[in-house]
Amino acid sequence: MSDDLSRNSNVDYPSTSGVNARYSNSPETTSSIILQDFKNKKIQKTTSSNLETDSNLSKNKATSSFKEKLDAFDAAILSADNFLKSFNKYPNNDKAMSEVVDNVDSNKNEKSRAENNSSSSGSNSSSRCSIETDEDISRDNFDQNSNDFTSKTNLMASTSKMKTLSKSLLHSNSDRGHKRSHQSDSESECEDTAIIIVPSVEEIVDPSYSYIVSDDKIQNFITNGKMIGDDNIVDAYDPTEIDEIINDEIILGTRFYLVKWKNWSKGFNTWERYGSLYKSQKILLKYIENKNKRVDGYLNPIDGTLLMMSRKMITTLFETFKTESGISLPTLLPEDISGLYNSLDVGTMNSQKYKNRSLQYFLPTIVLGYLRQRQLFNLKQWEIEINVVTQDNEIKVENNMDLEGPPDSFVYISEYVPQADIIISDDPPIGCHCKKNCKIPESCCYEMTGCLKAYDKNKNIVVNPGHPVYECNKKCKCSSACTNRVVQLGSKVNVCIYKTRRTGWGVKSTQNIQKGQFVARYIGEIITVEESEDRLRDGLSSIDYTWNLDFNDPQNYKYIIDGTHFANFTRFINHSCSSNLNVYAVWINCLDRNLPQLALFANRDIVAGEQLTTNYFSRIDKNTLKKSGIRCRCDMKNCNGYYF
Ligand SMILES: C[S@@+](CC[C@H](N)C(=O)[O-])C[C@H]1O[C@@H](n2cnc3c(N)ncnc32)[C@H](O)[C@@H]1O
Repeated sequence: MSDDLSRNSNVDYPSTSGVNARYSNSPETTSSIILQDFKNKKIQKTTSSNLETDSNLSKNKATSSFKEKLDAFDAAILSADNFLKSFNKYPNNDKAMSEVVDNVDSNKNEKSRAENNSSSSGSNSSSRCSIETDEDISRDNFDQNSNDFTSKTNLMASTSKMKTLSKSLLHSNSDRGHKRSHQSDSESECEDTAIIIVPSVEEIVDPSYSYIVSDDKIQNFITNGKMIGDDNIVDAYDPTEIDEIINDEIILGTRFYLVKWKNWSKGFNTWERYGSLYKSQKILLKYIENKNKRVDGYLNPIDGTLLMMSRKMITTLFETFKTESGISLPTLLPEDISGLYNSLDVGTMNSQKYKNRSLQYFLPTIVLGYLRQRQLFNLKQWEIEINVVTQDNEIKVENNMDLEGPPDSFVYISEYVPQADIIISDDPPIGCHCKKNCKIPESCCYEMTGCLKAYDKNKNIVVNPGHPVYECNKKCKCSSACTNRVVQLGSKVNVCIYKTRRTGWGVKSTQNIQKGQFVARYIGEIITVEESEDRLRDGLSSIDYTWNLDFNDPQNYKYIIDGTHFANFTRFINHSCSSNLNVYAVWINCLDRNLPQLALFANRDIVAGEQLTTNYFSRIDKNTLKKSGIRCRCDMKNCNGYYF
């Protein structure tokens, strides 16, 4: 027998990379849950705030026309507090923090000066964005697309890099004695641009979003602020950074392109304006040429929701809010923003700038927060679903890398799904007669098949990869405690399907695993080689998820495990040139030589948190791999350099 257990890598078809995953929750389901989520959201009152003292707070409450929205106001203060706390998590932010406090003081001083002078505090007309002179959306364009505008909740904001923005925002008030021109303010404000389209109010039926649309100050900011179109603002991206352009949309007269970036996962696709892509003419041309040929639009994995933020902005937001344990966005509601905005309603120049900049900051953050919330919800849903199917071990789902939802473009299964005409027997012709847990080797299954005993007394595998494993089966007289029953008892290893930094979804262990311990079976559809070739040719399966059942005969094997449409978590196990799992062929109740189980065992001790990996190409020549030109990203010292 050979040790040929291999990925289906000898078929000469192009590989489709990654998962074409879109999560399938209907808008209704999602919206009602989000609605519930928002309703359930408990906003606790905070006793201290870095932005406002209690006395100032109550003064504002008393003078504000927002009296009836005290809750929203409190929430705004809490949110600001949360934001400052999360901002503080970042190294080197001490200075910024002290500036925040400075700013608060200066803001308070200005407020009281304004109040003392009985100046035009609370003037609503002053809510117009200070950068409105840079407006570049013509009214015509706006009107032309007004349907777009009303049918969707369009939030548009312009912002600088968050840290820079926060600092410059704070500087504007704390730079007392330094002259700052309006021009330079505008420049820093308009460095990045975002258009954020969340699903329509009708779809979401969410009071908080209706609030955004109905709040005249936010509306005013949205419609009159510096929004889109100034192509000089963002430097054009280097074309070598771009993988491909996959979609386009016109919003308020400006065309946006959805870009898949090289070395960034699909969950990080961003919408970019033509101005940022003008150096990438060839790529744009290719996109336009292929556009009409596409059968099915390659949608943004973020559930078709258009998140129109430049890469600059989205990376900045992620950087700003990334913590060790994930993306920790401040808990903000649109009411919070409005409350905050109104609480700062003092007509002085500086506070006006502060107000506008806080909007520029909070609007993208809130929508990102919304998307994140929805993403987390969907990941959780999927986690629950797959744990219902898998009863043996606990599987977690985690994405702290980007905004992609669950990779549920396949059905989660716990058993092989054979093609219609393939029969996987469940009636072994023979079993052992061992009385007590197979202690008499001669008559036991493995001896009868001429093989070594595969497992030790702890049920850890002890034979080398390539050695066939025959477990005791249903005809055997021994109990389930028999040390020759392992794979059939199911996986006992708890794992997490998670988004890796560079290789898409992966699997990590959430517990320590002993060397030799059984981890899981690779399962999927069992199809014939011919069917597999047809599917690959017609683009109906992805070679990424197929394994050959070629243990018995590497040249003339009959069956393929296709994990494209039906699979378990092992579908997400990535390749490593120095892998920690080995693959074995194991026979249990079906003794057809062409139909073993593929079982993954730890080839060394693995500690909780480590990524689980297999070597897809253990028997493929290094030079053959090089020809593929696809870089391996396993990051191992002994990496072959190429993948496939
Ligand atoms: C079986 S899938 C593994 C799950 C996959 N990461 C996903 O997101 O669905 C194999 C695919 O993962 C990616 N991959 C896995 N290991 C890799 C590696 N070492 N280097 C580069 N890409 C890898 C490749 O895109 C490959 O086609």
